Parts: sequence; C-alpha cells; structure tokens
Amino acid sequence: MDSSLEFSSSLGSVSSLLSRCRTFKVLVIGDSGVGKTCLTHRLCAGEFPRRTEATIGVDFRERALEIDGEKIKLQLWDTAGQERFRKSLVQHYYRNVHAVLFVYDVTCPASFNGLGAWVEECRQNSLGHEIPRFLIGNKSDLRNASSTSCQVSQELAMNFAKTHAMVFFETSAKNPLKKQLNGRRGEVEEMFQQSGVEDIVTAVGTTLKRHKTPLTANSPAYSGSFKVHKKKQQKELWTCC
Ligand SMILES: Nc1nc2c(ncn2[C@@H]2O[C@H](COP(=O)(O)OP(=O)(O)OP(=O)(O)O)[C@@H](O)[C@H]2O)c(=O)[nH]1
Repeated sequence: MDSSLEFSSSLGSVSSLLSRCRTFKVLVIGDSGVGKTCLTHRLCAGEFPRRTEATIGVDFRERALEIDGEKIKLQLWDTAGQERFRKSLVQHYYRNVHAVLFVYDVTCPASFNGLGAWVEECRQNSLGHEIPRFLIGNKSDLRNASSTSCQVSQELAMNFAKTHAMVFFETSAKNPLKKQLNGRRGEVEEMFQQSGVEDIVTAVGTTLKRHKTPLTANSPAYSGSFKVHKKKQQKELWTCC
C-alpha cells in the first residue's frame, strides 16, 4: 500500500502528565459505516455530527467522567472500518488497550456477521480475555417493525455477546432517546430495549475504574490522530439487504 504515516499528536501532553486523572484507552472497532465516528462523537461531545467522512487511520476523542467520586478519562480510539485505511496501524490500535467497543449496525446484518472477524483481529493482536468488551448495536432509530428480516434481532446479538463475554447495548448515535413504539390496536408497546449513550459511558467507566493499570506518564496518553496518507474519500453509500 503506497501510504505513509503521520502521527500528529501531543504525546503525554503537559495537562495529562500533571493531571491525576486516570486515563483509559478504549478501542472502537467494527465495519465501515456502522457509525463508530458518530457514536464516539455522541459519547464525547454529546451531539450527532452533521456530516462524516470515512475515518482514515484513527481519530481520538476524550470523555471525562466521575465514578463514585473519582474522575477518570476515557480516550476513545475511533478506528477506520475500511481495511485500506487501517492496515498499517493495527498494531498501534491494540497497544495498551483497556477496553474494546465492538460496533455493528442493527439494520445491516452483514455488519453483525462481520463481528467474528473483529474478534479474530483482537485474538491475533493478543488481546487478553481480561480486557472488558462491549457489543453495541447502533442505529436503533432506523429499526422498522414491519421489515424485521433486514435487521439484527436483539436475541441474536445477546447470544453473541454472551458467547464472547461482552456486555451488550443497543442504541442510536443519532437519536439516543427515541423509543420505537408499536401502536397497533391502540396499544403502545415497546418493541425493543434501547440504551442511552450515557448508559454505555457509565458501564465502560465503572468497569474500567476497577482496572489496575491505566495509562500513566510511562504509557503516555495520545491526543491528535494517526493518518494513513490517502486521498480522503466521501463516505461510500452502503446498503444492506
Ligand atoms: N440513522 C442513523 N444514522 C447513523 C447513526 N450513526 C451513524 N449514522 C450514519 O451512518 C453513516 C456512517 O457513520 P460513521 O460514523 O461515519 O461510520 P463509521 O463506522 O465511523 O465508518 P468508517 O469511518 O468508514 O469506519 C453516516 O451517514 C452517519 O450519519 C445512527 O445512530 N442513526
């Protein structure tokens, strides 16, 4: 691949060195287009980006939170879903990881079927089973009660999560609070469980707070981005079913 690497960052920036706040590296992986960028944006900035482009390399976003009186920081690594934009960086992704978010699109069964390959990538990069893993079905706002065949059922996802020792959430980066309702015959019945993104932040934070080896001055926190030099491309349109 004729690409070169650029690491624009502030390694162990003064603020992170001086801060007593423990920082945890959280890797976000999944197929291209499942919404990793939007989700991390929502988790860190509390909003849905109007426009996104395919992630090239990795983008970093941070989210500070307080758990039981302790301030911690989640450093989310929003990685490229497209193989050609991640190939040369995979080793960097997995170094000193504290938790992994596996993301799929609930309206795209192919992205769910692709999860096995992401689990395998973790294995190939020696990610231990002690590293907490979270499974996130994104785009729940697009669930349609009348065309369930094109969607990933929660039951299937929960079984996958159980098999791979993951904590499962279904949410929407776009509209995290919207509930899907079935108003048939005047009844209002909830069709599925949905979590707010804050539930995910809290679950990850609470789990990691118990973690003994956060990033320190010796394993510096990064801010900035790794880029694989390639001409930026508009997000390709993907369709499922
Ligand atoms: N309706 C809806 N659309 C979403 C949601 N999350 C993301 N999208 C859309 O899905 C498309 C892809 O989102 P991205 O966040 O760029 O996807 P990605 O997984 O980061 O893709 P790569 O960078 O290629 O790996 C964009 O058009 C988003 O607007 C969601 O929760 N609901």
